[in-house]
Amino acid sequence: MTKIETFSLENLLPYGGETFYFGKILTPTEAEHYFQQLLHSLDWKQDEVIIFGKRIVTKRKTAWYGEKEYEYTYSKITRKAKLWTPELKALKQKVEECTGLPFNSCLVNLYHSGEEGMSWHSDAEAELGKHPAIASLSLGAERKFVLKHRESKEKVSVDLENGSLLLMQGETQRNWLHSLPKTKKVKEPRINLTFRNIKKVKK
Ligand SMILES: O=C(O)CCC(=O)C(=O)O
Ligand SMILES: [Fe+2]
Repeated sequence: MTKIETFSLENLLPYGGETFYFGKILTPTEAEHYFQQLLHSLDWKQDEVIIFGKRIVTKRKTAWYGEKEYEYTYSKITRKAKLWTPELKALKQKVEECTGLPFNSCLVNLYHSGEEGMSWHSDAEAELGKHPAIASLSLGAERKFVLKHRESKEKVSVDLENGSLLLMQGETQRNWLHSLPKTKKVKEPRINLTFRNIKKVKK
């Protein structure tokens, strides 16, 4: 692992939240190593979501891990976390070092190409508490990430590079939506790890 020097972090959002782009926190070699390891070792599942009453199986795959077998609900599906793998634990530690924040779970996304993305949403699940901090580590293809203010509709976008870290915190989830737009330009896969801190454990 490389030692991180100093970051000059500027809030990407003009108001209503705090989102910081740390840039690359992994070398290309480390990023490639973790990409391959995660691709082959995680328990990937295709999500089933209900859209307008229809059951749809997403192309994007996800995996859900944590320090306990947390239950997590998003897009109306509930899943039980698997326990950290050694690679996920190492990446979690790296992300905690960079952000100075604790994380106990991670939703991992696998986008096979630019044809897969994620539509507008916020990560404001009750389990995450009132002002959730979400740290997003990107591996593989560079993709554009866009935030949109709920009221003003102002947009802010950032290119998430291979091995880079983005942190959303404070009021971001309350006031802004985010998305990963689909693009025909990107042919390569990408893995994204969103580290979260579950506060309330559902009974
Ligand atoms: O892939 C990304 O960069 C975004 C993922 C995301 O927003 C999520 O998992 O909630
Ligand atoms: Fe999200």
